[in-house]
Amino acid sequence: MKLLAIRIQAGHEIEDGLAYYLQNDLQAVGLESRKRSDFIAEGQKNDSSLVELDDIENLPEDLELTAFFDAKANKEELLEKLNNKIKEMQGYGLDAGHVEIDTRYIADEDWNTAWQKYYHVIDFSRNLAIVPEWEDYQPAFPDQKLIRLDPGLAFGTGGHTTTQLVLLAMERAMTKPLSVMDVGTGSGILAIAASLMGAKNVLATDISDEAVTAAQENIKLNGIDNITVKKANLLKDTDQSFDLIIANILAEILLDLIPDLDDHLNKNGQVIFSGIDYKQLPKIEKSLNENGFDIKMKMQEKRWIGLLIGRKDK
Ligand SMILES: C[S@@+](CC[C@H](N)C(=O)[O-])C[C@H]1O[C@@H](n2cnc3c(N)ncnc32)[C@H](O)[C@@H]1O
Repeated sequence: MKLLAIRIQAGHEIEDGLAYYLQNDLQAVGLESRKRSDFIAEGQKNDSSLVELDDIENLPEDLELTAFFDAKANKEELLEKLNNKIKEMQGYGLDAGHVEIDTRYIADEDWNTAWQKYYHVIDFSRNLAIVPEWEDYQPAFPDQKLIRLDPGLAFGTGGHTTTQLVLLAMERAMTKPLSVMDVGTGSGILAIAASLMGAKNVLATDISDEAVTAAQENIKLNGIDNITVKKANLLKDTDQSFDLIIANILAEILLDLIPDLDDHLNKNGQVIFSGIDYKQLPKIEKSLNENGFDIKMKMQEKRWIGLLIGRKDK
């Protein structure tokens, strides 16, 4: 199989949003990112290594993001959507820098193994590690829980900041066995984490067929039997209620979810949101407030916000 590689050179401020869009909306099968600042940081770590930036081959001006697609994908349509997305992000006030996009077709000989080099064990916390299916890993503590993952085409390798903010909040929220709903499960990573953290049962949903299949396969890989996976749109296709609802989706989509939260939360129920760009936080705060919720804990890493939410105290 051949692959279509689309290379975008731009300003680093649009990296997170663009990477998310390429993977999540345009269904890129892989992404490669190189940033000038990474090389500078590397050079500063060890002054004696005397990294000369000019010696590094093809060092990007700022950000260079390459997305890989099936060669049968419609190139013109992808480029149009990509350009529109960049304009939209500029509209939010992000500095996209000088944007250049080029494309090429490449052979896929080593793709299966080549892209694996970007996924390694994430030794996330004392209690949790995320381990690619093909890697061997010996935990430092025998009771550290391992999430085995084949990320496939769905979002959720564990490497993205937004996923990690949810995992942090889950460690805080899941102090007893809870019923959990994972909205927008992607690879199933958070549903699997919930089960390993002692959830009573988990409903994992996603609007995308690829995600539903990937989640089912990853759940099987982990030998877990208390997770149900369903194709569904937010909370609209379920009449159950839960002790904990988690959702790592962009802010615009979370805004649609908030009015349905109360009907699907048990007494003392909690909610974890991630995927919120810090510039979108005021809108989310306002909507939560209008719907009877308070933010109990707020986390930020880079531009991403994660929230632990509960009903307002009476
Ligand atoms: C950022 S990914 C999160 C994946 C995973 N939960 C994680 O945290 O790594 C967002 C997921 O939400 C799904 N999604 C988007 N809109 C949705 C909707 N209206 N209802 C359900 N899922 C949706 C996408 O298909 C995607 O898999």
